[in-house]
Amino acid sequence: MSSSPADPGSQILRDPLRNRGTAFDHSQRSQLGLTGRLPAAVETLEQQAARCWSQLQELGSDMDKFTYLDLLHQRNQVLYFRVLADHLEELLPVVYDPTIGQAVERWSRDYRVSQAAYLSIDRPEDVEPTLRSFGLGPDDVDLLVCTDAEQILGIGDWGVNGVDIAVGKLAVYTAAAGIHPGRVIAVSLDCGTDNAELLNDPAYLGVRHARTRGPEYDRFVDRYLQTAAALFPNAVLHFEDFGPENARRILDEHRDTHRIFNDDMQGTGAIVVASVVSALKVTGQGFSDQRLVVFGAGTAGSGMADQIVAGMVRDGLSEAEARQRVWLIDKQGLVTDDLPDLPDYQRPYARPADEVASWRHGSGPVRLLEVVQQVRPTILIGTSTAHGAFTEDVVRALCAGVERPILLPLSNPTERIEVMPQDAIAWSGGRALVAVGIPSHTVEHDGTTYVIGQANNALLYPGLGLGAVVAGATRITDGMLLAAAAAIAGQVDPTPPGASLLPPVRDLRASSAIVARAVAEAAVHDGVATRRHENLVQSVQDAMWQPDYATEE
Ligand SMILES: NC(=O)C1=CN([C@@H]2O[C@H](COP(=O)(O)OP(=O)(O)OC[C@H]3O[C@@H](n4cnc5c(N)ncnc54)[C@H](O)[C@@H]3O)[C@@H](O)[C@H]2O)C=CC1
Ligand SMILES: CC(=O)C(=O)O
Ligand SMILES: [Mg+2]
Repeated sequence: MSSSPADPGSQILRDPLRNRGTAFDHSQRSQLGLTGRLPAAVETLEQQAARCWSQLQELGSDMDKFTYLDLLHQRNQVLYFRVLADHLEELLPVVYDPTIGQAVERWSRDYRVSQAAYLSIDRPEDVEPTLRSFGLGPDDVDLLVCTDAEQILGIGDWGVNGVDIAVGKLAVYTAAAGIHPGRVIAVSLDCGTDNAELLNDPAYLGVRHARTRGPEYDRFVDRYLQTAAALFPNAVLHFEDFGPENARRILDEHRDTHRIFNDDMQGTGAIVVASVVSALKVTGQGFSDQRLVVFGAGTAGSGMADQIVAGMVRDGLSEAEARQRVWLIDKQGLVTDDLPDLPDYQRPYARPADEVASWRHGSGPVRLLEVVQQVRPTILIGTSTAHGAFTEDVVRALCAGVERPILLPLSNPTERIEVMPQDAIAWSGGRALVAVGIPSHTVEHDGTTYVIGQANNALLYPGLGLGAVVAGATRITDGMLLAAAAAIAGQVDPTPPGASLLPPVRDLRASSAIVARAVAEAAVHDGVATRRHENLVQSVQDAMWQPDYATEE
């Protein structure tokens, strides 16, 4: 099929930002060289969306639905986002967590079409031409989501396949917060992979060698960061699913000089703070009353420990007193100061080995159950990727220690979660205040219906990004993250029996607008806003792209 300049119609039908398919009316068809290139009927967006929805219903598996929607995304973005926005609750689990995990695993084999910037560590000189090749000017980009895919969700290292997480995160930004789909770029930072299965798969499409680490990696990431910031000076640079060592280091190095955001550390930390703020309305306690056990102290786990410690400090504790109220558990058991080679981010939380010597059974490490029995945590968080690690014994021990424990098994996707919500509710007799990373149905227990909030950063980062864009924020500050968390917690009343700790996904667009406003106000307060608005509520609404052909005229 030709798509030469002499055939502009084909080009339009292949441009997902301009294509309207059967919604082009006859005069548009004639102007655009599409006469006779579409069936006679002229449809409305609503008719097109209804057809898509009914086609989706015919498909059996979520992976088939993912593929269908991915093809639609590449064909017609207004229609794709209209279907998504109209059915966010049903489709978020398809285009995002948990189905995106399967899509990543199959990405090279299922490869269809490129939707991203592919930057290879072996060709750093291509970073700038690649980012320029999108033809976007300095004011044309709001957001870049990049991943090096070393720790995709809880499924590990997926090399270039991980690019789907960047595409998926961006789709959520648009569906949930109206970030314009033409003003974003998904970026794969392909640094190789240590996944032997991929390296030996003939279909694998990424750089085919082990991960490059050390100074060469740092130079490559730095080159990306500096180039993206220079070409798109107003864009938020979102980092997703890096390994624990790199995630924190990159953020710490650049957060004071760039508009950089690490979703797994900061976004997840903030959604956890929102969940805790909400749960504390039920227990009537403050942050400084909490004892926190984090099971799985990597990128997300250590990020949220830091944010809960910050909450305790705001509540009047000193930093040292706050850290005293935190226990980290990782693969080697409770993190204690006699363990060799503790990473930097765990060391400040290491407990004195003497303090816990009597907790041990025999000579092995101190395990989760003993920690729960000894510490009597008020909050137990799972970010370990260890499915089923919160056993019935653990949940019962948790409830033996406190009346209403906060229980957040956050690992994704479903096959990694520490405890399924129905088990958490049943084993705790409905006493645990539960939110989980994956979407969950309601749970019936003893005559009460429990609505399980989704403590996933997807409830937070779209509004955070929108607020940063509206304010023209030059940095993503702790104050902006805290404002986002408070704005989320402020949207729910968790006190009736069984009530959710978090707002429902179906209201995510409205919720994101509220978050964006709070974030933009915090940006002004923190002195990082470059734009001020007389009427911020209206400015946020105006900034939200609507999936509607009329707005694209
Ligand atoms: N709900 C949400 O919004 C988010 C959830 N997550 C989930 O959290 C999990 C961890 O993600 P990251 O922190 O990015 O990964 P990571 O690899 O940085 O951290 C995982 C940590 O768990 C430890 N671990 C592994 N097996 C363990 C076991 N059996 N017992 C105790 N510790 C164990 C690892 O040593 C590592 O320190 C993933 O499943 C991810 O999907 C991550 C970010 C956001
Ligand atoms: C939700 C998310 O960012 C993760 O699981 O990594
Ligand atoms: Mg992530």
